[in-house]
Amino acid sequence: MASEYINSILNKDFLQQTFNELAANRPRNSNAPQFSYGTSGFRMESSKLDIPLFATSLITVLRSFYCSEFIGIMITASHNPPQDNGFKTIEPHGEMLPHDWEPHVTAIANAVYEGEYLNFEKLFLLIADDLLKGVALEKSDLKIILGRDTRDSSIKFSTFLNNFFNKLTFLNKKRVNIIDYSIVTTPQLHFIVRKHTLNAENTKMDLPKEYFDAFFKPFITLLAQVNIQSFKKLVIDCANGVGALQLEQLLPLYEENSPSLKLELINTNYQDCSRLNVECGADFVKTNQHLPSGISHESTIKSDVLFCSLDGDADRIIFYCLSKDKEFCLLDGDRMATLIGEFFIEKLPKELLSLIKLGIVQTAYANGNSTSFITNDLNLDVKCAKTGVKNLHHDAVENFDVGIYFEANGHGTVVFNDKFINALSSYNLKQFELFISLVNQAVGDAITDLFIVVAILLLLQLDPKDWFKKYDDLPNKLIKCVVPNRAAFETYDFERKLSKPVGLQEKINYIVAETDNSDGKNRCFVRASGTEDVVRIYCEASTDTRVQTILAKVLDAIRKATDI
Ligand SMILES: CC(=O)N[C@H]1[C@@H](OP(=O)(O)O)O[C@H](CO)[C@@H](O)[C@@H]1O
Ligand SMILES: [Mg+2]
Repeated sequence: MASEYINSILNKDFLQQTFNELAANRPRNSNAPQFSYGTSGFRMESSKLDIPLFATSLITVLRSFYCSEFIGIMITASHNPPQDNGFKTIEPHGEMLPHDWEPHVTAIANAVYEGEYLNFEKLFLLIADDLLKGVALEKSDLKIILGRDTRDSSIKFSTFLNNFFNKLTFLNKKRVNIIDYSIVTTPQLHFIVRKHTLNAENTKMDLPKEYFDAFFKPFITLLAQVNIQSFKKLVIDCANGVGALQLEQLLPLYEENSPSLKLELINTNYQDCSRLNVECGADFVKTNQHLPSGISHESTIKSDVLFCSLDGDADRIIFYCLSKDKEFCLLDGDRMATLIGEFFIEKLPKELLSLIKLGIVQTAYANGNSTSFITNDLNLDVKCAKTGVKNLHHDAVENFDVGIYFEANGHGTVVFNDKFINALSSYNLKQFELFISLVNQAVGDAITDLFIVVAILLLLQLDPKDWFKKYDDLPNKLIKCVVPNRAAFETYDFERKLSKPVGLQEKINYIVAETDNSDGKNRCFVRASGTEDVVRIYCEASTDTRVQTILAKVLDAIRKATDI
């Protein structure tokens, strides 16, 4: 039995002492936190995260034994406000925790919250038996890689993890290997965990160098092959987060190669965590649909500047430019997906395209006009996945040989299978091969997505303003509403419809239909956020007025349905 082995190596005194401290300090008021390890791991206000961290550590131990490889833990709350934080684990090849392990992390966290040590221990050992059945545990070592974002609370969580893994078992020092990469972007941690696994490397690597060689070098080579006309400067809003620290380290190496494209960093104050994601960053720009703070007047008056914003952990990116009339033009995840799709269609031989399945995965938040553009103009297959890159990634791999996936908010990448790579190799398309080496297939990565988009614009000689003109977004708005219990909101049809609260979906249908809908473009849906204690309401229609009308009525219907 797996539990017997786990039981025999556990330092029970330490485990129980840690448990007791957590249970004694657990938040106990009427607003007891609901712990749930979702598609983005645990995420909430940092003062409530001690128990989720403990649960994450324990599942990481089981996962490390199960895989007999390095498992990563990233401490970050991405685009959330500075006072939040969160954790997610990373698989040996860079993926996220498998879906069927998620309920176990949730169960562990909730058992700690209950406060009975013996019940918790019993549950943990039962879970170990269930998950580690048939695994040769005696041979496995505990191998863990840590990374964190720039939040103040990330430091104490990281200290806890280092201490916890060192003391949790009676395994000797040789068999417990913890490598702490300190402050890194989320995609960098995915990248380096995968690299450790592929290279069977047990000692700390030079992450900036590895990352530079993997992605910056091909980008620099590609830049040298193209004639840069449509834009001369890229302004990168770093959201005052980890992207700033990493890019500040990497840009001098980039500049050594005298590239013809100038990269300018703004919102780089990652030392002051209170400024993280505030008035800047990908989420701010996408939600408010206007420029972040920190952009110089000079950049706004020139016509050859392209802008982009990273989020707090640099796994997503949003582009934007200004039209001739200085109007803000948002180039979001939907536009990146369509741009990449168009690039593949344009650059690959028809014969090759006929052999492979090329398609795009979006979520319900994708603008309806982007979906029509993919189907009607690009003639590509499009699939809808549930929110969370993990779901999109899965659907892209399952359905396509080349799967392009992006959430509207700029989170995504491209995945290729061997069938495509083999087919491509018989065509001698050197520049295209160089292009695809820019892709971080493990996970959406703001820095590599930046390279991909810039490379495509340059290779297609496409002005960002013309990229914007490919289709018009339907006017849309995404708002949030605090409800007493967001778990009461259950969805189906890829989150586009509510099954609970009972009767609310019928009301939404009625509101959508009664508001002028002559062109059939009205669309509105409600779902519980997996990362914030709110429900989200998305609406799009042909006019702003219709959007506002529908939203106001749906908000009212939610309030009535939940008795707020
Ligand atoms: C509408 C929206 O933007 N939702 C975001 C947000 O998820 P929610 O479950 O909606 O809170 O955070 C996720 C993690 O960063 C991201 O994947 C997702 O796209
Ligand atoms: Mg993020």
